[in-house]
Amino acid sequence: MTSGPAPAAPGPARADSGPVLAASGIGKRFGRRVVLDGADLSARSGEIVAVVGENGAGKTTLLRVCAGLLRPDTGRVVRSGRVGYCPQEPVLLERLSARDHLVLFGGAAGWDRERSLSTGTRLLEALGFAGRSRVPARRLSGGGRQKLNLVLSLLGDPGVLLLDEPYQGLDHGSYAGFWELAGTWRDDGKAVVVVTHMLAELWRADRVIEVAA
Ligand SMILES: Nc1ncnc2c1ncn2[C@@H]1O[C@H](COP(=O)(O)OP(=O)(O)OP(=O)(O)O)[C@@H](O)[C@H]1O
Repeated sequence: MTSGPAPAAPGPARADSGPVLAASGIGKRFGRRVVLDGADLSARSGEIVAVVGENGAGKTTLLRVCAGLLRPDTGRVVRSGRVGYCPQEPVLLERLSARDHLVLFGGAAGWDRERSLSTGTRLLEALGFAGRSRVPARRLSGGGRQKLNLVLSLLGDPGVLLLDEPYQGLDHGSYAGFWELAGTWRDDGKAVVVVTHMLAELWRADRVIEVAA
């Protein structure tokens, strides 16, 4: 794994503060396959960090380790504050509506029903998710499911966002909207980590970290 500066640095990264996420020397193997070997990833409040690398390089694995969902074989992860995690594949309860999900996930993050619904609905609308908030998740389009998946990671107002290709299935307008929103989250002081294959968008990141295969 290597890390280096992004082509441009558009954000107000709070360089004076320490990282709110610091994963260092992460090693992970599945059976005989070594997926990560001494990987590092850090993020500060007020910056967007893009994580890039070939298919199978271990980006999702590294994000899951950072989220605390997977125990690394070596290395350590230090996080401060709440972490929001948007998995690559939406994990939804198929019989529940988007509103039900907002209440359920918002409640798990410590928010009451009203705040979960108002904030979650505002975020869904900002992503162009309209008029489908009361239908079961199984009847949502792929893009609709992905928008809900992304919004669920934001409930509870996490200081660290770990987003694993969060725009899959989004139409062009929603995709552009996602990056605009990511900029506002960064400006609000969140540390936004985005796994992405969209190299044309790397100018939006403050730093780029490459996971080597
Ligand atoms: N639970 C698991 N058990 C066994 N192998 C796994 C497991 N999770 C991931 N792997 C393997 O680890 C390797 C890295 O997977 P990972 O999903 O982290 O890569 P990635 O860089 O995110 O890939 P992509 O760009 O395709 O999303 C792959 O070979 C994958 O098959």
